[in-house]
Amino acid sequence: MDSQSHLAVCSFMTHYHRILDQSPLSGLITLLNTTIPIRRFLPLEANRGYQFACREVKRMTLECVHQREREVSLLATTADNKDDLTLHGPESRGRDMLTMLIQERKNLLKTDDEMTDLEICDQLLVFVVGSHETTASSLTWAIFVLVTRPEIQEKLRAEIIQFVTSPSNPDNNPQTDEEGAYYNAIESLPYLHNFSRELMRLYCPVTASWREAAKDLTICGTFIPAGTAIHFLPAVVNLSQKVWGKDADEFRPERWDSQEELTRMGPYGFMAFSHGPRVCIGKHYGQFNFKMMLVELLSQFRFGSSEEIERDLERNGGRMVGVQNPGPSLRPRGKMMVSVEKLGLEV
Ligand code: HEM
Repeated sequence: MDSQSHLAVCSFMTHYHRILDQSPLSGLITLLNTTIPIRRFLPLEANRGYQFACREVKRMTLECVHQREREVSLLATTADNKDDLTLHGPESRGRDMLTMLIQERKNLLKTDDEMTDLEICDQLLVFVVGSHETTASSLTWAIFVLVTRPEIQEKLRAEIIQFVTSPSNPDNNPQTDEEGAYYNAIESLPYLHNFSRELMRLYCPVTASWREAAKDLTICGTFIPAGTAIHFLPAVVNLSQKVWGKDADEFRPERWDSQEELTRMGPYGFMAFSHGPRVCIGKHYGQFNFKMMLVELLSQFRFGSSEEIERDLERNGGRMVGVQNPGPSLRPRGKMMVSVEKLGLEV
C-alpha cells in the first residue's frame, strides 16, 4: 500500500470510529432520530461531529466508486472478454464486490433500472459495517472470554491443534481438491462450533435492529398499528432466562450439545443474526470467518489477562468489563489490553 492510500485508510477509519463510537449524547440523538428526525436541527458539537464523520465516510466511499468506475471503463477498452473484466488479465483485482456492482449497473442500464453511485456507495457501507464491525466485535469478546476463562482457551486450542496437525486438515493434504473441503473441515470441529454460537449468544455484536410495521398486527396480545417504528434488541432474547434457563448469563459452550436445551429455545431463541426475510446475508460466511481467525490465532498464540482487564472486572462485579454505551454494536469501553505469547508449536 503506498503512503497516500495508507493515509486515506487512516482517515476513513478515524471517521468510521467516530460514527460507531459516539458520545452518550450523540448516541441518544441517533436513537431518537430513528423515530423523530431531530438530527438536522440540533446545533450541538456532538451532533455536528457525527454528521461531519458521516459525510466524510460517504465522500470517501463515493471516491472509491468513481475511481473503480474509471478503472473498469479503461479495462473495458482493452479487455478481450468485456463481460468478465475482473477475473482475468494482469490488471485484474479479483472478484471484488465494487467491480461487480459497477458491472451489474451497466447491465441494469440496459433495462432502465439504474443504480445510482449513491446506491452503490450505500450498499458498500452496509457491507463494511455489517461485516467488519460485527466480526471485529465477536473477535474482541472471544479474546475476552479466552483470557478470563483459561480452561476454555486450553480446551479450544487442543481441538484446533489436533485439527491443524491432522491429515483431515486440507492444508496438510495437497491432493485434496474437493470443493469446500476447508469449510467442511472447520465446520466439523464441535467445540469450536459450540464456542462460536455461545459467544454470539452472550456477546451479541448487533445491539439493535429496526422495523416498521407494514400493517396492523398483534404480537402476544399487544396491538401494533401499521407504521409503528419498532426497535428490537436481539440480546433480550439471547439472554432470556425463559428461553435459556437460569444460567442464561453464563458462558457455557456445552449447552449447545444438549438437544433438550435446543428444543426449549426453538428457532427464534438465538437472534444474533436475526431471522426471516432480513436475516443476516453473511451469517454463514461471518461465522466461518470468525472460526478461521480463531484457528489461526489459537494455534499460534496464548492470550493472557492484563491489569487493565482485572481492574475493570473488579469495578464491574467480576463478570464483565465496561461496555461502550450506547452504541450500534457491542464494543468494550476503551481498549481491551491482553498479553500475547507466541507458541513454539510446529503446526
Ligand atoms: C459475527 C458476524 C455477524 C453478525 C453477528 C451479523 C448480524 C447481523 C444482524 C443482526 C443483521 C440485521 C438483520 C435484521 O435487521 O433483522 C445483519 C444484517 C446484515 N448483515 Fe450481518 N452479521 C454478521 C456478519 C456479516 C457479514 C460477514 C456480512 C457480509 C459479508 C454481513 C452482511 C449483512 C448485510 C448485508 C445485512 C443487511 C441484510 C438486509 O437488510 O437484508 N453480515 N447482520
